[in-house]
Amino acid sequence: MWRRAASLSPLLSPSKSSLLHQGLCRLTFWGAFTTDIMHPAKGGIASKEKLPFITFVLGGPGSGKGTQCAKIVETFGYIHLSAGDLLRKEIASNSENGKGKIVPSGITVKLIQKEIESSDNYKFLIDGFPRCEENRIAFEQIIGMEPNNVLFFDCPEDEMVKRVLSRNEGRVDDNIDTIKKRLKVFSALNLPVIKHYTEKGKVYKVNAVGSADEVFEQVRPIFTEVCNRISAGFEVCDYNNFKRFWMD
Ligand SMILES: Nc1ncnc2c1ncn2[C@@H]1O[C@H](COP(=O)(O)OP(=O)(O)OP(=O)(O)O)[C@@H](O)[C@H]1O
Ligand SMILES: O=c1ccn([C@@H]2O[C@H](COP(=O)(O)O)[C@@H](O)[C@H]2O)c(=O)[nH]1
Ligand SMILES: [Mg+2]
Repeated sequence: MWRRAASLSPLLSPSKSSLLHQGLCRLTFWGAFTTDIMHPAKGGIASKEKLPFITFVLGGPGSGKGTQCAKIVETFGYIHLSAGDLLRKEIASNSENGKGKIVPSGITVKLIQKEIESSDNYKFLIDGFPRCEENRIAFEQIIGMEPNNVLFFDCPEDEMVKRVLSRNEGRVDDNIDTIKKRLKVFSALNLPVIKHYTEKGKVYKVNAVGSADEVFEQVRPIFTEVCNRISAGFEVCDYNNFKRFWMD
């Protein structure tokens, strides 16, 4: 189980003026965070620290995010957190979080945070979130970090409509009127999030046309490389207001 510890923000330089500077910071902090530390809850017994590694999985409705996430989980051992599934579960359980029509960013982020903190894994796919800039900013403020990278499934609208309408999972939003609205919301609100992370050099864009297996053959080399970089210690979180996690 991951536990959040103290914020290290005062120790960290917010300046990201150059790639070199970022690279040096990353290596410096990776070095610092992979050493054994004293775990206060264990009476000072040394504990190995690890960092959460977060990938946002974005794309329009029906572009195949959930389908590809299942394959990534199977092949690369990630944890899949679908924001839509978490919200649907919350509504079904009739808890306080699922009652409102509009889901405020803070609630979605808290649901995601709860899953991250109670997991014994550290590699997470966050599917279908952030939906808008406000979601993105809320995530970065509450969790205290940016995603390590973003996977974007680029799919033509007619293909997305076809897939959603033939999906047979009993989703009440899988109808032509709702899909049209979801496509509009995607273009207006979600594309700016993808643009933001593209400008930061964090987006892997994948052509979502083709069979699920064909699409995964584009995804596989991306995750092979990323997982190799994680193992080698070259991939770590952004440290803006970063909070540390450790394993019990
Ligand atoms: N590459 C593909 N080719 C054809 N059909 C696909 C492909 N990928 C997924 N599908 C099918 O399309 C439908 C939508 O896929 P999926 O649920 O993975 O999309 P999604 O991006 O998660 O959608 P949403 O945003 O609505 O949750 C499913 O019925 C799935 O089996
Ligand atoms: O971060 C989120 C994610 C989803 N929603 C709402 O849930 C539905 C379904 O989401 P899927 O990703 O397609 O499963 C979506 O249309 C939103 O209404 C949300 O509010 N915030
Ligand atoms: Mg989905």
